[in-house]
Amino acid sequence: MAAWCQAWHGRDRPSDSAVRSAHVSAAERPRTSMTPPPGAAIPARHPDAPAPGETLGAHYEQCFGCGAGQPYGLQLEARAGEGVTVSAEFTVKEAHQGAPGLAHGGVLTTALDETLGSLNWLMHVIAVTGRLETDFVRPVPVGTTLHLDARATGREGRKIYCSGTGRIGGPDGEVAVRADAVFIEVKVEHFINNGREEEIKAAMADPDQVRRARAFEVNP
Ligand SMILES: CCCCC/C=C\C/C=C\C/C=C\C/C=C\CCCC(=O)SCCNC(=O)CCNC(=O)[C@H](O)C(C)(C)COP(=O)(O)OP(=O)(O)OC[C@H]1O[C@@H](n2cnc3c(N)ncnc32)[C@H](O)[C@@H]1OP(=O)(O)O
Repeated sequence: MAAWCQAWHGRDRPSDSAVRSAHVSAAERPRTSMTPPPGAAIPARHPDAPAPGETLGAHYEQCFGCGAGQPYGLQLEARAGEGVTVSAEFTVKEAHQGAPGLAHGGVLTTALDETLGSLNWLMHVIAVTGRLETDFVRPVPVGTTLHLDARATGREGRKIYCSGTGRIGGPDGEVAVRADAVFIEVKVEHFINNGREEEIKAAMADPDQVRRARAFEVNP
């Protein structure tokens, strides 16, 4: 095993077949409802979460959604709101077109995914998107600023339920896109075991990245 991998928790990377078989069985499972089940916990803000109005910062510099290192990325800067809510703005660029002069739906979904994912930050939970369902309500022209809002709606086991909207014309403008999602809590090993070796090595050599990931490992 490579020293960089041992340095974390000394765990082996899974074989390709182990990763493949996990995905096959998950694919056979019925889809999870987007509505929190009765008895789901109300999501609670972590005591060390950024105060309302503070920006959250990128979780990874090369993230397509929030990283400054991606010139064609969305470079979203989410801000903490009250409770487990966040807001962000994203201005659609030429590089984000699907039809002439209009934002690509996948890019709009990415903006929602990123905004919803940043809610986990406020709970000090590391989680990945399990399911994301987007409604495209209005076309969004290039140059438009999308005003994004997201809130966590429930937690059950490792599942985090959340919903968000993207509005145009201002923070209280018309809804152009909306989404519901279920995120699944994971350990840092999810990234270490599955990510490409060169990027994982670089992330683990970055003290800020390691500090950020470690801070979330202890979740009272
Ligand atoms: C120093 C190095 C550090 C590097 C790390 C750097 C940064 C880390 C910090 C933060 C980064 C985190 C995220 C990024 C944030 C925002 C970006 C946007 C978010 C994304 O873009 S992220 C990418 C897309 N995302 C994926 O790449 C997921 C691929 N997927 C899997 O990796 C597995 O599939 C997994 C892990 C999801 C589950 O696998 P698993 O084996 O762990 O869990 P299992 O199957 O046992 O399910 C347990 C319970 O979740 C329910 N459940 C499972 N799957 C579900 C689904 N799809 N829909 C609804 N519910 C689901 C089950 O129904 C069960 O529920 P119940 O307990 O009630 O039965």
